[in-house]
Amino acid sequence: PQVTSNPKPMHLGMFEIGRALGKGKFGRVYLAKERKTGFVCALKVLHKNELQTGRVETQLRREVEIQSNLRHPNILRLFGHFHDSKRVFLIIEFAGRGELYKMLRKAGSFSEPRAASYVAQMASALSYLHKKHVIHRDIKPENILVGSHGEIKLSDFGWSVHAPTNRRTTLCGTLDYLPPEMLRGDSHGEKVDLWSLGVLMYEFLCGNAPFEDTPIETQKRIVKLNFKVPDFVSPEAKDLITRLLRLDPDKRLPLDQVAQHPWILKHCSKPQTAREKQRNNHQR
Ligand SMILES: CC(C)n1nc(-c2ccc(NC(=O)/C=C/C(=O)c3ccc(F)c(C(F)(F)F)c3)cc2)c2c(N)ncnc21
Repeated sequence: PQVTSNPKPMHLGMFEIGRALGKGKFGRVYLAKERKTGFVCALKVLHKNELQTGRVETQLRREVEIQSNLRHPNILRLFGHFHDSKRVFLIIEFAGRGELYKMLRKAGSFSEPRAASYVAQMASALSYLHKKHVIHRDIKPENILVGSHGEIKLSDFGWSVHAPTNRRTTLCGTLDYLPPEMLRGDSHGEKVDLWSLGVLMYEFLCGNAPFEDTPIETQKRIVKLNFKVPDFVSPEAKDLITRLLRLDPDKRLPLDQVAQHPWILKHCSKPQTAREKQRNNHQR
């Protein structure tokens, strides 16, 4: 039988560190290349004294465990981690075109075809995660990166948990994406990601989130479903947004129906093969 060499422990020396990509949550991120294979990745450096080390170690092991069996083109991979005396290193898939939220801020808002393509990719990634009973719980532009072919990569699983749960995260960061059930601290399931997908779609098309306001006002507006879709948004897009932003989680449009929604099909019809074109033209 083939003797498999036991995988060598990972350590910093096995990587050539490139330019700094920026500051992610908790630490700096660098472009890195594995010396032996030339494999390019992102290396995130976390300083142990900034992390409550005990818990993080188990959390990281669990994350790598969850993510090592997640394989999807729109989900960013966490390949592994290792540490030295002072630091923890995460080996992460490199997203060649960086942060979606920076593109959104620069563009102001996205065209309907571009937004539809992103919503379709998100629906595909979320459908994959939910089938594995993983809920992301933190869908927002800041957690989406863009690959070198323009495809989006859902990231930052540091906060995903197995469904169902009512573990409250520290509500640091924006409240804009929180569904009413999480604001109320009720137990919640995978449908929280459907709400956030609706908020994300709204922000793609309008440039701001639907309930954007002061923190207190935002919470009031979310639980009262107090938002308005501007008139420049097409009726089909508005229809999809309103089918996702429903107070009752069970009334939110399921992901397989998101992928089949007229607005998505209109903008994301698969490029037809020549034969399909020929067949369709004959049928016309
Ligand atoms: C700066 C720029 C914008 N940038 N940033 C990235 C980048 C992408 C993803 C991550 N992912 C994580 O951090 C994941 C962390 C965890 O799952 C986690 C789990 C449990 C824990 F306890 C913890 C712990 F932090 F608490 F330890 C973490 C990090 C950086 C990036 C990239 N991949 N490609 C190109 N540019 C890129």
